Amino acid sequence: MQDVSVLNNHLRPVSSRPSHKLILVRHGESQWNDSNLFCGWCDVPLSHRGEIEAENAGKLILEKTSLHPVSIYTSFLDRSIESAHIIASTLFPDYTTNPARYETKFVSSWKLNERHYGALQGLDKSQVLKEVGPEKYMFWRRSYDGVPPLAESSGSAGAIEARVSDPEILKYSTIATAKYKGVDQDELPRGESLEMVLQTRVRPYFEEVIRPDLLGTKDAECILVVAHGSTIRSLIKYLYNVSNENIQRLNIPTGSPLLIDVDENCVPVNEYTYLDPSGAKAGAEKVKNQGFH
Ligand SMILES: O=C(O)[C@H](O)COP(=O)(O)O
Repeated sequence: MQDVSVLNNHLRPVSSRPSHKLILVRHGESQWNDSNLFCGWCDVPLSHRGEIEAENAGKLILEKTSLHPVSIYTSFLDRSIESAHIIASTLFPDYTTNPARYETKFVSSWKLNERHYGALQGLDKSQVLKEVGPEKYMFWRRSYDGVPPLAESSGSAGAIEARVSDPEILKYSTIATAKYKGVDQDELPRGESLEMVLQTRVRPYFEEVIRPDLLGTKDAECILVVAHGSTIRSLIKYLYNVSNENIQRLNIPTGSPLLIDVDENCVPVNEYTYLDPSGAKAGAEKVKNQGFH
């Protein structure tokens, strides 16, 4: 399977001890994934294909695992929240008629947001590749410590107006600001490397919030995290101790659930598995090649 080769060999033999199940799903394709723009914290909705991907993700979880999510974690970004609601409506037959019944399952945090792509947000990936060349482009996109050029101000999209004039693009850069009102503004980034995402927010959030929830799950239950490419790469790096070198080769497909089994110490008991391995492989390849054609 495509991504397994990037994992270090830190896995423990499968044992008969109880395990806890974590399902990670990157949101369905967003409108800017479709139009090839750097998105980051810009609050872009799903494309039509993204809605279908989210629905399929729900069906896969239902049909291939029958696991019942006790909590559904999302970021603050609409594409993650929208995907989670579509997945929930597939998993729970009465979800659309009685959403209040499921309200307490949803937990959202900006700490699960996509990597802040700094001054690249709103720019065309092919154009950036053409301007800076493949080495720098991939350093910004995939290296562990590559920080993109910073945006001029902190907050959601960060002064995108200085670089982009298309109103269709601008509308997603400004609407997000209100969501971060309750967050200490000094904590909000102007651009992040994967390392910053993992060490300053995803790891602490996982350890403090998700891990205790996950270790409290029983048989037939799971924790579902519907988030972003960088959030999921961070979590995989952390849980599987993937090297800085190998994490560069990991691409996360949109709308493709992956299952991780952990023991009572939150150590994975085997390799993670995509519920649709061939679809995930094709999706990861598509993500990898973004900007190149
Ligand atoms: O923020 C974005 O543009 C994408 O969701 C992730 O982009 P990447 O695959 O180029 O890191």
